[in-house]
Amino acid sequence: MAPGVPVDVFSTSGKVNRGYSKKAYVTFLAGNGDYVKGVVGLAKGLRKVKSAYPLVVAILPDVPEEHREILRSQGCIVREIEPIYPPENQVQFAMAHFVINYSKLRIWNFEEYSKMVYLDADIQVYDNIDHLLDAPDGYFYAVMDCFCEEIWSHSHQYSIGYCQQCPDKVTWPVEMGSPPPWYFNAGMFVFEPSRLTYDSLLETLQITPPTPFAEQDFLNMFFQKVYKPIPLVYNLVLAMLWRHPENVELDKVKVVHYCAAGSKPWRYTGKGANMDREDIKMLVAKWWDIYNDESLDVNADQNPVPEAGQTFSSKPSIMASLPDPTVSYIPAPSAA
Ligand SMILES: O=c1ccn([C@@H]2O[C@H](COP(=O)(O)OP(=O)(O)O[C@H]3O[C@H](CO)[C@H](O)[C@H](O)[C@H]3O)[C@@H](O)[C@H]2O)c(=O)[nH]1
Ligand SMILES: O[C@H]1[C@H](O)[C@@H](O)[C@H](O)[C@@H](O)[C@H]1O
Ligand SMILES: [Mn+2]
Repeated sequence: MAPGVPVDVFSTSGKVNRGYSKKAYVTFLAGNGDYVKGVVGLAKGLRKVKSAYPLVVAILPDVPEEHREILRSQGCIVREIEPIYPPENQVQFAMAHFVINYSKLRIWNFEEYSKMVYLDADIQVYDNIDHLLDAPDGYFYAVMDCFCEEIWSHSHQYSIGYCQQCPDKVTWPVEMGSPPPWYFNAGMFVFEPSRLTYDSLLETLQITPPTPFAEQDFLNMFFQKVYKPIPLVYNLVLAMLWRHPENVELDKVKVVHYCAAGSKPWRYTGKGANMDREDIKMLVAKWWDIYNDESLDVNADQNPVPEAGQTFSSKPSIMASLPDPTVSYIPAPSAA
């Protein structure tokens, strides 16, 4: 964990108990480019799986008014946030646009929600995942990443061929000490907004030099002690299909993350490594089916927009509904 992060920031005790519990999905949008299509697709996908919770879109000031209007007309709750910049450093981000993702930290300030599921705009939801919002408090839930793609070439893991998705294939060299802690992909995670955590995130960021995976690296460090891996069906990073096919049961996957180079459905041309695979073509076509489905547009009769939140949900615990994890869970943090 980062130096100086008080354990207390992870407890829920710092929250005002208002006697009810609002929950929601949240995504992030920056700029005037085509990622707005991803958000529209996501809003429609959540409607298709009959999610009971609304989609909040945290937008940077540079999102044009026409795009905000499109999102509102799709039933999204549009919330402008101020950008967050990391301290200055000579880092080379794995992708130049990753630097804007530090602004995502603002979503911890959405304190009117007790729990949220964050989803990147290049994610689509193919099955209802509302039960994630009933997961026990006090943890940060996300899916473990894969280190096998070229974008990881700066890392030690990549250079020795080690991946946490198959830790027995190339084992971590003994002389290097214990293997690195489980590392999640930050395109999807379950978290609890909290002013205390928010303040601590921002303070810690100021003393943390930026690294290639920007806020993803930062969140991994900050939440290391309370991170609980969840099954990859909740965030299928596409490279898993060719790097670790033995770990993937595609027909069980609930959430697809179009993060592999060349795979964003709204930019897909079929060119580039692995992009001509049948499974990729099928997943891109599935995304377009939802995006083009007019019956999923907001329509007062057929598709009411869910109200934010549910009161004292009585759904079964996520722990009961999840398959056995392939990794051991980290024990609960001390309440101290
Ligand atoms: O012009 C842009 C670029 C990005 N985004 C937003 O930023 C998110 C992250 O960008 P990508 O999805 O293109 O990036 P990756 O999936 O490759 O990135 C992964 O690593 C990033 C490191 O910064 C973040 O952690 C991100 O959430 C995680 O999925 C997008 O989904 C979208 O929500 C925009 O709104 N406009
Ligand atoms: O953590 C990284 C990151 O999220 C990249 O953007 C994505 O393309 C990779 O597949 C993933 O391993
Ligand atoms: Mn993404």
